[in-house]
Amino acid sequence: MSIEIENVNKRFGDFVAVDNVKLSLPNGELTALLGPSGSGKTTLLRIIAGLEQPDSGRIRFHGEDTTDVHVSHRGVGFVFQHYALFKHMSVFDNVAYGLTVKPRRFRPDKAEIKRRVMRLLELVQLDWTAHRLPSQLSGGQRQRIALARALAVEPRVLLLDEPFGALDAKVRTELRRWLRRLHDEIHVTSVFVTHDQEEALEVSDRVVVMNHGNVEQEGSPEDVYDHPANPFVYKFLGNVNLFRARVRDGQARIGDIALPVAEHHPQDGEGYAYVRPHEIEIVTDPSEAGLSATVELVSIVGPTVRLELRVENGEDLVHAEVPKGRWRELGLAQGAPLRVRPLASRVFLHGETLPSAGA
Ligand SMILES: Nc1ncnc2c1ncn2[C@@H]1O[C@H](COP(=O)(O)OP(=O)(O)OP(=O)(O)O)[C@@H](O)[C@H]1O
Repeated sequence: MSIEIENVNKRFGDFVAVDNVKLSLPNGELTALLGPSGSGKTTLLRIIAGLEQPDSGRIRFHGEDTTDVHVSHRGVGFVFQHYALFKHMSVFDNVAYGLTVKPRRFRPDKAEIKRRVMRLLELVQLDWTAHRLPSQLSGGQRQRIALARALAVEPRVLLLDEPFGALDAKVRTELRRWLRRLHDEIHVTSVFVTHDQEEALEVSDRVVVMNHGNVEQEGSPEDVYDHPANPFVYKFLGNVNLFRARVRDGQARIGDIALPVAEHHPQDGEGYAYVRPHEIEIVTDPSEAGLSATVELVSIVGPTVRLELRVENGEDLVHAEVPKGRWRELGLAQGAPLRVRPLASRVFLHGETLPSAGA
């Protein structure tokens, strides 16, 4: 079931929560709506669900206009951050609930309900909890039951709103891998809201980055990470260093260093080069091209060494990340002089919002 979102607008009083959003979400894909708090992700999800009416615009499921179709007839399944399972019902009864409340003529018989529920519990790998109460499960297990419950009615579209938001970091990481595998098995068109860029990049087929009710960029996780369309997306998708840069004759420079950028800059001007911490090269030979700097702080995080470097005449600290092996090779200590060289970068000229040619 594909989902088409056509020029959807939603205001709350004077506040524009969703601003003329157009999106086409392909059949069977898992799409992440990613953005900071208040960017309109949940409102858009609720509009897709039919829990909220847009002020204007249309929602289509596989070409069929569902804008005015009531939530109960849209065939959507939900999982929310705090999905209250029925406390006094067993896990089995919770998952069976959506089937048992169907009108008699659509309701499967008892044996069929049992078969379906047990199959779903196996799918979420919790068949052994069927007779437990939700209070006897961990938070992560409860969310998997919530997902089984949402899938029980065979929704055309599955909508998840920060489904792992309330769980601790380790369980969260496990569950998102698990969700990815589950989705690979069932292929139901799914949309999930998150403000966690790592979660969106790891789990989804497609990422939609939102800000102030607008779509800033959409594309595959690799695409949005490697080719951010604008400074907002760049900053939102991970740590980034900004260097003052100058573009002349298609070439960008930071001070005297020519930047090894793949793209050709069509316009001359001043702006900023955006360089991720792992794209900073550190060299010790003072005769090599680079910006002079000193090591201000070293923190070792597992196999990676994170550095804060003070660049001569620089306004801000430069953050760099190098593998531990490389750091040992360099043999530098806190306060040591070195040279810093951006390995890759993307230059946005002042006032530029659209990607330059070649990006
Ligand atoms: N029913 C409502 N009445 C008034 N304002 C609302 C209502 N629902 C949402 N808003 C406002 O619309 C904006 C977008 O909210 P929304 O929940 O869609 O954002 P979000 O990106 O999902 O944020 P979060 O990650 O914090 O949930 C927020 O500023 C919010 O305060």
